[in-house]
Amino acid sequence: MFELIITADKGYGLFATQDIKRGTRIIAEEPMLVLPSDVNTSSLYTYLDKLTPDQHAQLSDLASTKHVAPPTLKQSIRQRLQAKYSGAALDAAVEDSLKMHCTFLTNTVYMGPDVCFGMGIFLNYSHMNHSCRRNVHNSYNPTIGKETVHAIRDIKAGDELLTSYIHTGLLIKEDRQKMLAEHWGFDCRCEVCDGPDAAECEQRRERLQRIGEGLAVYERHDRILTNFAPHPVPKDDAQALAWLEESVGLLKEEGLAEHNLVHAYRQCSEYALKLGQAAKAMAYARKELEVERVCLGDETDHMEEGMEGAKFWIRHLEKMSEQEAVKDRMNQKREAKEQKKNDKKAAKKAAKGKK
Ligand SMILES: C[S@@+](CC[C@H](N)C(=O)[O-])C[C@H]1O[C@@H](n2cnc3c(N)ncnc32)[C@H](O)[C@@H]1O
Repeated sequence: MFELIITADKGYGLFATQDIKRGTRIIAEEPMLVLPSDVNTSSLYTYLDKLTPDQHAQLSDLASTKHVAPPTLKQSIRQRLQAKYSGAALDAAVEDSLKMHCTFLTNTVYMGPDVCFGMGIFLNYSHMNHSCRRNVHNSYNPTIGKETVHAIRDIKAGDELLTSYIHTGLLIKEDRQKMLAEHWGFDCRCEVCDGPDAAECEQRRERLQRIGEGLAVYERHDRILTNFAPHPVPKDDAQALAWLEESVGLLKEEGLAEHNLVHAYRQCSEYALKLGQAAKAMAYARKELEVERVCLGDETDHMEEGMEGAKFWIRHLEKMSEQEAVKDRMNQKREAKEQKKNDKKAAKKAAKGKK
């Protein structure tokens, strides 16, 4: 469905070779290399020294942005290699080790929530460039042991497949640019940052950020925090739900029909439930499931084990509505019994009166 093409200004990138429908699984690949989540620049060499020649060759094909390496790295690599090499061989070994370090820092993908499955490098996915309005969603799927990439909207043949390197919620341009420059060494010129609608995009993302901040304060249930919050906070559950419904609209306008939208639908569902609107809660849960399937596909057993994911939430709502139905039936029975008793009493009274 895609090919690797050299671009004018971003190095290599992946481009669609055919029209790709929303929800299509474009990539499912195992990592070529996995390192533990606690590896840092000083312990990384112990892993890089153990690379097989094949892995070394594969890593050499990936982008290596010098910018991402800490300034002291070259010096520490040289000190480490001095015991083994000297002269020109030392210079070459230092350059190679530095390149491998930078390749790793440029291309690692965090696998699983809190990087619980480690940091992986992938033959295909690692060639994908960034956009602040991505057209694919990537995630590591422990049920199948693969990194998957799905189209989150229809993609035309010839379009570049673009992911987002930033997973930390919705950020305004300044914060996004700072992160991208610091970690990946480039100035983002995507349509959201630099396109003709950039100003409107920024307004939407600012509003989304405000909503997120307001809700975070609201959910702490702390009067002092609420009173001193720098921005408005919803006054009750109904307003919280209204704000979340607004954020669903904004996310769709921004083309962010991915994990942010999944999360927003879940929050809508939870608030609707709190407000006693069971049908609305279920409708939002079903929307969550639809977007989750687009982003992840159907193999989401791992999420159900952790009592998360839309399928778990739907089952939970169904159980609750079953319990409510049982409660309703019991209440109806009790009320009918009481009614009968009262009718009997009234009839007796009426009979006495007649006598
Ligand atoms: C994971 S690699 C992506 C693939 C890379 N272009 C290649 O040649 O294999 C990340 C690097 O690609 C480049 N890159 C990714 N997205 C970019 C963008 N939107 N604009 C400019 N450069 C980008 C940056 O150099 C970044 O450090």
